[in-house]
Amino acid sequence: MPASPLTDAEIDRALAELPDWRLRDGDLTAAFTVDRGALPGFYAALAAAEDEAGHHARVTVTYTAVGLALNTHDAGGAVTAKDTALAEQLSRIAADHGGRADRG
Ligand SMILES: C[C@H](O)[C@H](O)[C@H]1CNC2=NC(N)=NC(=O)C2=N1
Repeated sequence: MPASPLTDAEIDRALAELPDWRLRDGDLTAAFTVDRGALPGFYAALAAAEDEAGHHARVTVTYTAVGLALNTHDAGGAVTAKDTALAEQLSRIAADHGGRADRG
């Protein structure tokens, strides 16, 4: 069964528990700075968590800056509980790899 879109209030409540994440252009997004040497391990752990969840972030890497964006295709690109659950995991993984969140 497809995940249903979260309401604005549900997204606000989720974001209160996800300090690294913002709602940007309809996606849940976060940005981390990670040492170059930590990038491969960070990406491997991130990809493993995504595969386990069956849910995947759009990942952009520019030198030491890693951008993550999440939405749910099955819900027409809306943010769902699958995104907030994965976001929480990805923040933990980033912290485990020395990632510093850009909360700007
Ligand atoms: C069949 C497979 O589980 C789906 O295509 C998954 C894969 N990863 C996904 N990732 C994201 N971000 N949204 C999805 O709806 C999604 N669907």
